[in-house]
Amino acid sequence: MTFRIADTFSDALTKLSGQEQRAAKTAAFDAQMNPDNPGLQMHRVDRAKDPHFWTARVNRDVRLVLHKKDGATLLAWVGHHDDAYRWAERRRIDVHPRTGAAQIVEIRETVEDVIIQRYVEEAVKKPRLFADEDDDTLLSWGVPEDWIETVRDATEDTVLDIASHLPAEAGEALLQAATGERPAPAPHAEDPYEHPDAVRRFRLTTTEADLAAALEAPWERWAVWLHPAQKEFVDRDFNGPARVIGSAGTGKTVVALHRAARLAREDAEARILLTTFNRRLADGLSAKLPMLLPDTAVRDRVTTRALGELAHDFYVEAFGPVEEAASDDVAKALADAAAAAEVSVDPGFLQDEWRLVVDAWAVADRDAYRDLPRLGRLTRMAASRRDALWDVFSDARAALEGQGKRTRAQMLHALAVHYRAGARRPFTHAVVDEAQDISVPELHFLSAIAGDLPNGLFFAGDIGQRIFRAPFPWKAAGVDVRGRSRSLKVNYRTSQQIRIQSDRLLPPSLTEADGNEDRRTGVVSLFDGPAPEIAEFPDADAEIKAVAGWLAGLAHEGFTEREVALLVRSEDELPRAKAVRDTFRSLSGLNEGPEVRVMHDAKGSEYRAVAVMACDEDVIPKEDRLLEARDEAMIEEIMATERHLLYVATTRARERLWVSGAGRVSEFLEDLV
Ligand SMILES: Nc1ncnc2c1ncn2[C@@H]1O[C@H](COP(=O)(O)OP(=O)(O)OP(=O)(O)O)[C@@H](O)[C@H]1O
Repeated sequence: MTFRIADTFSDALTKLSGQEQRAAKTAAFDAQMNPDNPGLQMHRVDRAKDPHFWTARVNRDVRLVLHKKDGATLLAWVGHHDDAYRWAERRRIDVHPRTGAAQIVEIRETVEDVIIQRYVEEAVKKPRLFADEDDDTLLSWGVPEDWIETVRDATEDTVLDIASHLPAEAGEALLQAATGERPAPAPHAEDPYEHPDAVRRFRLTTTEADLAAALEAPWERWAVWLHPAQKEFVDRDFNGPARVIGSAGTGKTVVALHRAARLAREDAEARILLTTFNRRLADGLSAKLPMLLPDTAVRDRVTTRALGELAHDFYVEAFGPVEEAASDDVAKALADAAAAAEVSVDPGFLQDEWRLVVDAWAVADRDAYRDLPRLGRLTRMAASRRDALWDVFSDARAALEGQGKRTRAQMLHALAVHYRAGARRPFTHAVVDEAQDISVPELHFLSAIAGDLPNGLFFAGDIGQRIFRAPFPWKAAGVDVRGRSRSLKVNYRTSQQIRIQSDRLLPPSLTEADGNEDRRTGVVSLFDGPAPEIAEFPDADAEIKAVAGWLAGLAHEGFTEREVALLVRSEDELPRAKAVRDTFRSLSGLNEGPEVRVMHDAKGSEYRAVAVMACDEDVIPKEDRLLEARDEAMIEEIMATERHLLYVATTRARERLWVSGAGRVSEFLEDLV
């Protein structure tokens, strides 16, 4: 007998109490392993339009909904008695006539009373979005036949509602088309359950362990149910470095995790590095991995660590103990060298030139420095000036070496040379999350480890969220992802409203240093929510009171403190956020309050609700940074990263977003509205 579980079952399971969930899982195992057990009390759902729906008893009140046809059983839903019957009566399982995918289709007439009346009324006022699409096109998007007319009547106001009643591929295509993009026709498959859109919602569970894995943590939907575009990136073999991109919340981290897990499962000899640029983010990956790799023997094939720390340890292993040069050490060495050589130069410029060019690219000598394309630096410089500066850099480097100090970049480059010269490489694969913030030496290091191996390097990132490091052309660092870079377009995190307004912070298309274009349009979110609240206040006190009031309102609605975050641009604004927390406590009578964080630290997190506050004119973009800018190019770069930072902050919110400032507010707030 073939046994499958549907994503609708996982979703429904999360809605039950802990005790009911345990009982439902036991009954589900029974239905798979011992379907004739009379204790299940199988009943056909008499009033269902699809005659293959049955219910099975979990306890006095809860029922499983099963679909049994041609020797195959599908675990379709679970819930309280009447709800379970109603769910089954309103659905059928079909093979789509055009795409061949198995779909759970809501029976249109049963939804009609809920939404049809509303959209017929609306249609009078608003233009019909798909009035000109022929049946063939709508079918090619996976729209079930009996929904075609309804879809054709959809307007801007009803499309999300209608999409939510359709199979996922059809709903996503409609939302994409509503944003002006042309959805690609869904592929065709001979086997309804092998179709990529069926694989995303039905999972074959051959053994008890398969079913256990699918039921283990049903609320962690990402662990089991991948979008076909995500799955493609997990499963595909690449003959060179590959990359998944996509705006915030499109599941890039999920792809990185699944890909690392897949590589580990596939080859007992594989040594996989799953990495990112700081420890907090690496810990986040590490906490999630056991969900995909419960077997420790397999999981041990994956090392999850922050890149910098790892490189430090490898350096010590290969070359002996080392003292890492701090940025103050570097600044002093450069200043001393400049003074000794009597070169007059802005210390900030010198440090940036060292960090972004000389040290980053391990520039070896005067000629190399003179001839180097100005990678990652937009300022031009005359050859004679470069000659004079080179003396400063080489003296500073010698001074640091004399003190036995090495920069992180030097360590990474030394390791890259070491591996390229034939030393045993520590990994066979590297999967890198948040790759937009990778540095030049880190990329060199990864390229030397696995750049030439099959499936060796895989990156996940979003250049719209680059907040820590300067951009540079990856190709110059030996990593070319052209032709092997695709984007994800379904946002799983944020409501449609929050996503649309956050997207306004960035241009519709961003260009990378390599010249590759990242088109950010055509992304769809799967759920609706209230519009973000963007507010300006005459002074900080008024803002503090208003934010606290908003948070108290959320607490009243049932948002718990762990589901809410309060974000500010930098530590300078923390006292204002803390004042909000204090006011919130006195308003709500609660002891704790939302988590308070600076925006940079919010990367990698998400919350049901986020308040981004203290967005004043001199706070974001941060005035101190702009004052340090020495030329137009630096100003542009600072403005870009400050925008990215606000984008990172606003896209941490799933359902509710508040953005405010006091006095003269940030120019970015205008873009959000
Ligand atoms: N296939 C999926 N099914 C259900 N939920 C998913 C799926 N893919 C991703 N998610 C959820 O969407 C949210 C965002 O995913 P993830 O963090 O991987 O996105 P991201 O693109 O890396 O975001 P960011 O760019 O902001 O770091 C997470 O809560 C994740 O669990």
